[in-house]
Amino acid sequence: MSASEQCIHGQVLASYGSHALVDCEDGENRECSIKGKRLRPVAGDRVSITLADNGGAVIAHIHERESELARQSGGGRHAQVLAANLDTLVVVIAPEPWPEPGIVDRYLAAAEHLGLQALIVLNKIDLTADEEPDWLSEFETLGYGVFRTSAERGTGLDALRARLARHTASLVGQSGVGKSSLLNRLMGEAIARTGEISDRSGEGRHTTTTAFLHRLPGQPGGLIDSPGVRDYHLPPVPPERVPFLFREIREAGSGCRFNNCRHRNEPGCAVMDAVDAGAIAQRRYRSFLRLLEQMETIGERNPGLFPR
Ligand SMILES: Nc1nc2c(ncn2[C@@H]2O[C@H](COP(=O)(O)OP(=O)(O)OP(=O)(O)O)[C@@H](O)[C@H]2O)c(=O)[nH]1
Ligand SMILES: [Zn+2]
Repeated sequence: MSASEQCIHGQVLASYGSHALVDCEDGENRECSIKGKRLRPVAGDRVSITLADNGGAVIAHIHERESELARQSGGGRHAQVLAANLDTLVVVIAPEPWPEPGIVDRYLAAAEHLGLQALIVLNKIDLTADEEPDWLSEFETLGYGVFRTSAERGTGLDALRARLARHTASLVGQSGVGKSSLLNRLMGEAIARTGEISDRSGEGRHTTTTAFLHRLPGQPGGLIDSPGVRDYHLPPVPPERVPFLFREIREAGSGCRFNNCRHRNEPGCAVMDAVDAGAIAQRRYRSFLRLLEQMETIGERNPGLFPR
């Protein structure tokens, strides 16, 4: 750093590969370039920036992440980080058609893996008079909060807004479930301002290729809007960790005879007993087995990926 350079801190609102929009501690949002080729900032990253006399701003350092939301890439071998330093995962679903609940299991498993709080939002409740599927109440029984909303009609938003206050939460879910609509409603007028800022950088807010951290006025934290996906798969997780990513399996598993029980065919397995007794839902158990097998396959195909 030369004498004329100054260092300040900030948080990345959005990253566009070669540059990023950063909310700086002096209250300004700056478009920054990125030093070197190795730094890959994502929305939510806390960064150090050097400011040059000519007004140029460069991200020089990414601070250690408290959490990172990632998805599988590279045929399962790699993790693509979507956002950093979030504390809450909001899994948005909608009826018509109801999703395959396995995607919700996988998002919730990711949240458990990361130590994030997790909740489910059922949006578009104005669309259906159908009874809710059983799996939704099963999630509630497990302790995951379910919020029922209509972004279109403005229903259920106060409760959700109160739940998310002062948190840094990422809204995730399939394309078209209403994540952006919810975000607009939750943010109220603030969103227009965020939009202007990102448009100035030449990247519209609706560039759905990158996650964007939206600040809630007068609050720490914010809401991270990430591009919709067709499906979600967890980045590589060591298979022996998978039983800990399903709450009820983690709990029941403490009663298994072997402490490295994978709850598949081991003798004295308390998880299989609980499934037989109806205390653990068959559907969730099958979902657990699928995730376990997926991670075992990734491990077999990539020797050394999960060090012993
Ligand atoms: N009926 C009804 N329609 C809604 C509701 N919320 C959103 N929509 C509509 O659903 C469509 C998709 O909404 P978006 O907010 O763009 O969905 P998204 O999840 O952000 O989609 P991606 O950006 O593709 O991930 C739009 O036509 C919205 O108007 C709702 O509560 N009820
Ligand atoms: Zn077991």
